[in-house]
Amino acid sequence: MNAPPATTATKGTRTAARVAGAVKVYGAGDTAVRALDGIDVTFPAGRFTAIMGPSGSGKSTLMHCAAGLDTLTSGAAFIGDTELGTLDDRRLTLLRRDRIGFVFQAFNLVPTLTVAENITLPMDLAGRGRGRRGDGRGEGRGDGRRDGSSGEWIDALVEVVGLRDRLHHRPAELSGGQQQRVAVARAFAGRPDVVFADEPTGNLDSRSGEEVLNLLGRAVRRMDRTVVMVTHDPVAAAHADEVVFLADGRLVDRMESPTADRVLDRLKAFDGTFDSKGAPS
Ligand SMILES: Nc1ncnc2c1ncn2[C@@H]1O[C@H](COP(=O)(O)OP(=O)(O)OP(=O)(O)O)[C@@H](O)[C@H]1O
Repeated sequence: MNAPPATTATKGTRTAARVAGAVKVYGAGDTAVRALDGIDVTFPAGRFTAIMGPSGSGKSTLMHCAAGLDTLTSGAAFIGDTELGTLDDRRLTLLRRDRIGFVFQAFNLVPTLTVAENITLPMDLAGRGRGRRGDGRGEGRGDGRRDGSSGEWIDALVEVVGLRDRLHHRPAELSGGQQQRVAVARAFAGRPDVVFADEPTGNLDSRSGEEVLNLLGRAVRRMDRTVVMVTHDPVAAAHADEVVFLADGRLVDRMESPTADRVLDRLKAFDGTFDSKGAPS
């Protein structure tokens, strides 16, 4: 079962995800925090978008609300044409499983499963792959392959992430960079409408981080995928097609074809000064 197209509009103008009038207030009364203060933003399909901004500007909150991991106080969040606020818990869970991929700073792999089994886990849970025994050892071929078009897709993914010779290893036998590459492959395995990545290079050295970012870029440009990435790092943001900048819960700027230097300059224009990671110095 393939995910439905992001929208019915033509390629190039399709919207993978968007929020409209997004407001998120944590707490109430004197201690209320307005983490999102009326944001309208569109994440186009087939594009790599980075979300940047000072600490506390609302980046993670925006990502979580756009991805249906958290709910907006007011406004609306859409994946394709589907408004998340109209879904009950069950449908929202299914939408997240079938139409969204996630990559987090902590790799979140299942330690008892092999690389191949981790990559196909979302599809197995969705009943799109072969069955899995309760002991965590897959009944499939265990080589990360699937039959038909999903087999070809997984095969292409394994090639792109360069893990062919590690498919039977467990996560503990891999470096951090390799583990994150598995997490990236898993996020794309079900051909979701959009992959949300929250500081995907936060736990990696710069060389492994670069590999993971190149991978995200290749998935977008060669495999027509959509990525939305939260990052503090101007070097990471420079891998995106476009950067959106938040400050105080508002969208304050967008930058096409970013470079690390231009992103850093833009960040410096916010209150305070920022070191090369965009964190307050
Ligand atoms: N669960 C929560 N309860 C209360 N306040 C929260 C909660 N989550 C976030 N906030 C507040 O909302 C604001 C935005 O937080 P958010 O984590 O989205 O920012 P961020 O830009 O991702 O920050 P960072 O770069 O430091 O991760 C901050 O003021 C934060 O303290």
